[in-house]
Amino acid sequence: MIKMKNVYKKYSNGVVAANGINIDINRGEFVYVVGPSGAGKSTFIKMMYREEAPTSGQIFIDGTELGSLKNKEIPYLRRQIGVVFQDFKLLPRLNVYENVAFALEVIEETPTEIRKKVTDVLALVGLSQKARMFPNELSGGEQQRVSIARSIVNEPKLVIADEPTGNLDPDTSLGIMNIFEKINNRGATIIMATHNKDIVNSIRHRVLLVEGGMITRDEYEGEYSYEG
Ligand SMILES: Nc1ncnc2c1ncn2[C@@H]1O[C@H](COP(=O)(O)OP(=O)(O)OP(=O)(O)O)[C@@H](O)[C@H]1O
Repeated sequence: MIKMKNVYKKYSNGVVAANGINIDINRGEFVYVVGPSGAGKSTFIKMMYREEAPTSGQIFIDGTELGSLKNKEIPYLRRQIGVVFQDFKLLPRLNVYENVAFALEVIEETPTEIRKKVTDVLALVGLSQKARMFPNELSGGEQQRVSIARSIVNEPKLVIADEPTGNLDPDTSLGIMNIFEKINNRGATIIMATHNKDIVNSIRHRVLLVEGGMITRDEYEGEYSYEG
C-alpha cells in the first residue's frame, strides 16, 4: 500500500529530515512511528499525503508514484487518505455534525448519503448524543473523536495520524486508541506518529523507529524504547 524508495528530504534551510528511507507497508497494517523530537517523523508522514515532497526518491501509494501526480490530482489523493492531527483542527463555528458533514459536502456527496454516513460515523466514535454541540463545548477527547470521525467519514483506505493523543490524558488516549483499533479492524491501514510509550508498549503493532531522518529499527509487535 505504501512504498518508499531511497527517499531523501532536505528543507530549504539545509536540514535533512529524511536521509535514505526505504519502507514497505502492506494494506491493513497498523504502524507506529516513534523516535526523538526532530528525528523526522512528521516529515515522513507528511510526504505520504504530499504535504511535503521528497527532494529525491520515490513514494508509491497503492502503486501510484506521488511525484507523477499533477497538482490538480493531489486533492484526489488526499481524499483517499484520512489525516488526524494533534490539535484537532475543527471549524469552530460549525457543530459536530456539520464539521463531519463538511468533509463530504466539499466532495459533493448527495444530502441523503451525507446524512447516512455522518450518522454512522458519529455512532462509531460514540458521539451521536453530541451531534449538535460546538467544538468549544466539548472535551479534548471528544474534539479528537470529531476530528477522527471527519477523517474517516469518507472511508479512506489509509489513515495517517500525527500525535493524535498528544494533548490528551491517559484514559482519554486509550479511548481514542480503541477507535483507531476499530478502524484498523475494518480494514484501514493506520500510520501513527506518537510519543506515547504506554500505548505503544501495551497495544502492540509494528514499530518504526526514526532517528536522524533514517529508519533505524523496524519491528513487528515492537517496543517504544530507544537510546537517548
Ligand atoms: N518546514 C520546515 N522547514 C525547515 N525545517 C523543517 C521543516 N519542518 C521540519 N523541519 C526540520 O526537520 C527536522 C525533522 O522535523 P520533523 O517535524 O519531521 O520531526 P519530528 O520527528 O516529527 O519531531 P517532533 O517529535 O518534535 O514532532 C527538524 O530538524 C525540523 O526542525
